[in-house]
Amino acid sequence: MYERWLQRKQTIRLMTNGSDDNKTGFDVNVWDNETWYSIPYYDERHPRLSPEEQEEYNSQLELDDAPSAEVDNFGTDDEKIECLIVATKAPLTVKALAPVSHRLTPDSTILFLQNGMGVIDEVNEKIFPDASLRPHYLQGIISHGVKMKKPFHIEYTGLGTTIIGKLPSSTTADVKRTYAESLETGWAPSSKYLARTLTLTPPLVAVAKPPISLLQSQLEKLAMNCVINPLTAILDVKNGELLYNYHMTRTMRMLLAEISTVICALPELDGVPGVKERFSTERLKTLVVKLANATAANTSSMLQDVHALKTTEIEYINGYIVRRGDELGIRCALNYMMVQLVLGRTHISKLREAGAMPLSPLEAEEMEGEEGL
Ligand SMILES: CC(C)(CO)C(=O)C(=O)O
Repeated sequence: MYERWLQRKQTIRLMTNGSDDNKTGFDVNVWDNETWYSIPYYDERHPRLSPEEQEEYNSQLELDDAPSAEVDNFGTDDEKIECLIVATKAPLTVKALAPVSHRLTPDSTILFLQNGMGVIDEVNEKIFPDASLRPHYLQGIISHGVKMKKPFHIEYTGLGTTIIGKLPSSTTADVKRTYAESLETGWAPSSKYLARTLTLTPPLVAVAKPPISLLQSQLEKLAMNCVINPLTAILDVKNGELLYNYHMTRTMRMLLAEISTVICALPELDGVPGVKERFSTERLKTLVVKLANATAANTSSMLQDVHALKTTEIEYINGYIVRRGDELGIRCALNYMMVQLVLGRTHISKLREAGAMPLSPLEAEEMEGEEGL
């Protein structure tokens, strides 16, 4: 990853309407050999270029040959982290957080910017089992359209919004009470600082919402992802191809009926006005059709993952509905089937990539473990 960062001249390129905006000047922390190294953009021991010279250098160089990626001649860094934004795919969250967990304190804030739900329970169980040592959690829901062209080269494809809110630090035991409590307790200074910085950054179009509003926005997004993502991944189609098709409409409605039943029965939404209407099958279907229309030309993130032979977020999308349904005694056979079909689809893609030969269980296990962050 650090090698790629050097290859890309320590520059993040954001393409909007066909023209690139190059951002430089980032100091980075690199995890190597179980150690964090702090690498400043301008290394005083080996002065490189002035900001102007660096710009010039960036614009002229071909992005292929990189300087050495040796990091162990830089200083190590175990400083505490005040604010951390996690933007990895949901299944990689625990792997991403494990090496920084010792640098996070109960005063730190982690903002999770990811698709799907249920990550926090896993982070609590595997990274912060002691509730008194947990950092504060924020969650963000982003509807801006972006596409990665190359590593560190992103295309901005559609204007959206960012919703940020506080998450209860525990969601398993008595969820209703934890949501009520998180509304009463104020924002920690690090959470306030992070939320303020993001909401004061105009291109993000970011707003902060109270926990119960954030939860409802998360569930709306989840319901839409539960339909568009697995169907596009299984059928290998663009989002818009799910529309104007009677058979797809029937499938969507049946899936959404199950999702609506689970969401309306969630204890954390008990007593919240308007839940039955907001999460009715009919309204969710309207939202799905609207989103599929607005993103008609997109390849969903799940289909992109299937094509790239990466682990999909299915366990945090339809898998979340199945788990919450189980807790409530609601059997979600259709969502369970979606989970299995997507897992099966990924497996088939991996087999094809491996040369269409059936793998032995040992080889298959090795392939599963190959995916990095
Ligand atoms: C909105 C949608 C379905 C856009 O493709 C998305 O969120 C995703 O692909 O994960």
